[in-house]
Amino acid sequence: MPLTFAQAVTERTLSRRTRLCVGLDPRLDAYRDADHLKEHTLDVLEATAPYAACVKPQLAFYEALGLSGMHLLEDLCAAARTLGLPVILDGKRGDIGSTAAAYAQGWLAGRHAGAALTVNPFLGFGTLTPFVDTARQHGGGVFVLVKTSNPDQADLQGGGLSERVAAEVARLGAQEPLGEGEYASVGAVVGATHPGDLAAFRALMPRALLLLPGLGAQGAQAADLAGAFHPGGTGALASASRGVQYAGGLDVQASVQAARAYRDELNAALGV
Ligand SMILES: O=c1ccn([C@@H]2O[C@H](COP(=O)(O)O)[C@@H](O)[C@H]2O)c(=O)[nH]1
Repeated sequence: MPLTFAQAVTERTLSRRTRLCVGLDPRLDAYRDADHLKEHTLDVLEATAPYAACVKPQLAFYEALGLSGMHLLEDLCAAARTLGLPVILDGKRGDIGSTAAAYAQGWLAGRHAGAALTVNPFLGFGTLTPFVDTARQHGGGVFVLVKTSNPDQADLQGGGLSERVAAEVARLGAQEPLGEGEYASVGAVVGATHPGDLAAFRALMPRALLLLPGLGAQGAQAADLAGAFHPGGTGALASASRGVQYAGGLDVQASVQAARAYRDELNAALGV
C-alpha cells in the first residue's frame, strides 16, 4: 500500500529532519520568457528537495500562464513524485457541492491522487464533503482555511469564526481510525504570522496537520512557530515561497541556502 499524504509527510519529516514546505510560485515578470521560468522553477524544486518535507505550488501562478502553466504544473508534480516529495496544491477551492465535487475530481483524483489541496469552507461545512471524501478515497489530503496569514483575515475570520472552522476540522479528523502519531487526511491552514495563536489551534485540532504559510516574505520567523508542533516536531509544515524561490534573485544556490537555513531554524526552535 502506498503511504497516504499525511503518512508521507510525517515519514519525510522524521527521516529527512525537515518541517519546511517549499512554495513554488513562479512569476513571469521575473524571467526572460516562459522557458526560463520553467527551467528555474524545476531547478529550484530539485535543488531544494533535500531540505523540504513537501512542496506547495500556488495554482494561481500556473493558471496565470495559461496552457503552458498547466503543463509546467504537471511536470512539477511528476518531478516531485520522483523526488519523493508530497505535493500540496494551493488552490483554496470551494463551491456548492456539485461544483466542489468537480474540483475534487480534478485536483485530488486521477493524476493528482495522493496530493493535498487547500480548500475554502466559506460556502458551508457540507461543501467540504466532496473534497474530504475524494481525498480519503485516493490517499490524499485537504487543508481547510482556518486562519489565513494575511492581516485583513480578521475582517471575516475574527469573532470566533476561525475556532468554529477548527472545531469542524477536528470533528472530521476524529472520524478517521488513526494509529499513534498519525494524522488525519483533513488538515488546516493557520498563518505562521499568528505565532501567539498556534498552540491554541494545535490543541483544538489534535489530529490535523497544520500548514503554516507566511515564513519569510510575510515576516513570520521560524523561531516563533514551535507552538504548532507536537513533541518530536511533527504535525505542522512551515511554508516559504518567495523566501526560497527568489532568495537570491534567480540564483538557485541562494534558494538552496535559504531552504537549508529555514530547515535548520525550525529544527533549532523545536530542539530536534
Ligand atoms: O493563509 C495563507 C494561505 C496561503 N498562502 C499562500 O502561501 C504562499 C505564500 O507566499 P510567500 O511568498 O511565502 O509569502 C502564497 O502562495 C500564498 O497564496 C498564504 O500566503 N497565506
